[in-house]
Amino acid sequence: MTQPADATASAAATDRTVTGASITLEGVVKRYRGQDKPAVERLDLDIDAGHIVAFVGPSGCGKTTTLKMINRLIEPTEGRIFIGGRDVTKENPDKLRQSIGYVIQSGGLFPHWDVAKNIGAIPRVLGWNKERIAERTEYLLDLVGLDADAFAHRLPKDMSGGQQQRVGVARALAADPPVLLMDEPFGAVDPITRVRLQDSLIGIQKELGKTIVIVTHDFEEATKLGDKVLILSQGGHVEQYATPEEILANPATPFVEEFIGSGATLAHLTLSRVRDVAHDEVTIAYVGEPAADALTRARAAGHQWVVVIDQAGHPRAWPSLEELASKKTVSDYVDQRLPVVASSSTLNDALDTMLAASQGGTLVTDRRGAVIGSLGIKSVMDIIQAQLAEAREEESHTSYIEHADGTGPIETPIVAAADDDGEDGADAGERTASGA
Ligand SMILES: Nc1ncnc2c1ncn2[C@@H]1O[C@H](COP(=O)(O)OP(=O)(O)OP(=O)(O)O)[C@@H](O)[C@H]1O
Repeated sequence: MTQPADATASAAATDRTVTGASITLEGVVKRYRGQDKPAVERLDLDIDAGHIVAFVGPSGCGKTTTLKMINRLIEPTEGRIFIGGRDVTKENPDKLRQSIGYVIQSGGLFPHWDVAKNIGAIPRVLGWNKERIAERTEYLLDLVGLDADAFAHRLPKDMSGGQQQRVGVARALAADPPVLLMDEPFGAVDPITRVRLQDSLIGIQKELGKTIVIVTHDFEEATKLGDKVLILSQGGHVEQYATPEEILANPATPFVEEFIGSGATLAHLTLSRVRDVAHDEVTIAYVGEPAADALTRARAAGHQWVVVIDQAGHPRAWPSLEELASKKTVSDYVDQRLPVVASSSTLNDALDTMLAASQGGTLVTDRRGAVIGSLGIKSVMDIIQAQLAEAREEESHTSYIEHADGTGPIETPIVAAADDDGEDGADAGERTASGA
């Protein structure tokens, strides 16, 4: 049921519109004043146009310094940076920053400006007229999944962290920059909101084809978002720069092996997406329609629940037929704990979402948030179990080869014998099994 990882990756790379620009770092060095060692020693890096690259590595390895050198919020001490083939180290830094979107943790919105004014900040500097800015604002709010009527005139303090972050992304995209730089953008939101924001970013990326560079502490987030992941160690040293699949299959250095850690087997799950699993059909009910009509459709389809959607196709609630039958018309109730994942979500995300909502299933949406089906916990567990069994088989095969080569551990496992006389054979057998 799952596709091979590389087939997914190449499909993702070919069906994209590309409006982004390539980024090249050539011999880039950053020495901060008063520091003995450079924060970035000498970095060469090529990022393809229209790709997402995630920077990961331990604290202080130079991720943020590298990111901020791209828009020259930090000036490189040496080296050159090219965007779309243009050497930007020679350009006016203010002009450069107007052409590069920049998103930080919590959105970084101006607190006394409403959403529309925040989004229009750079277009105003660029001299766009009011109509053009208003049109762009409406388009961007829709793109990031916020209703313009409800949000355009809200202040940041009257929105959730996730909503502020969506506005932060809209603001960064306002002047249609080819490059978007994001520094720990989802670090300050709860895990479920984080999944939704990640999925929303993947959707935006697919639609617009920008080049996105994202700094994160979270390897799982890096493998989910990145077409390629850059793993750095102290001094901005490149340990590995490759696709998530390559990194997980062939860690380039002992540092990478340790960094991805024992979670590597599970990290494979972050590469399996909800879209790779066949999902179940659902009966749709429309707010305001007679409940009897929706009941008839659900019964004809053999479904026990219906999904209530709004005009944009976004899910609002997932009531049972009994609940639905207790109303005359389909109500506009919004279930705040509704389990929803995007088709770009990982199976890990799907499981987390189901657990957080205490539900045995989740709704699945397309990249614009419209419902396309549901996914049950059993389908997810079956795939996870099959993958774990496969991974274990590979591991035991590898350790057998290591053993036969004489390169692996050679001691005979020692099983302690029961030393008191109260143990019966069965108990001793259980201990042996768990100890081995
Ligand atoms: N303004 C500065 N002055 C002096 N040293 C700095 C400055 N900013 C960063 N550094 C140092 O440069 C190194 C790299 O810092 P940087 O913030 O790029 O790392 P990072 O990988 O983004 O870390 P974190 O994950 O903790 O945010 C660190 O040793 C840091 O202490």
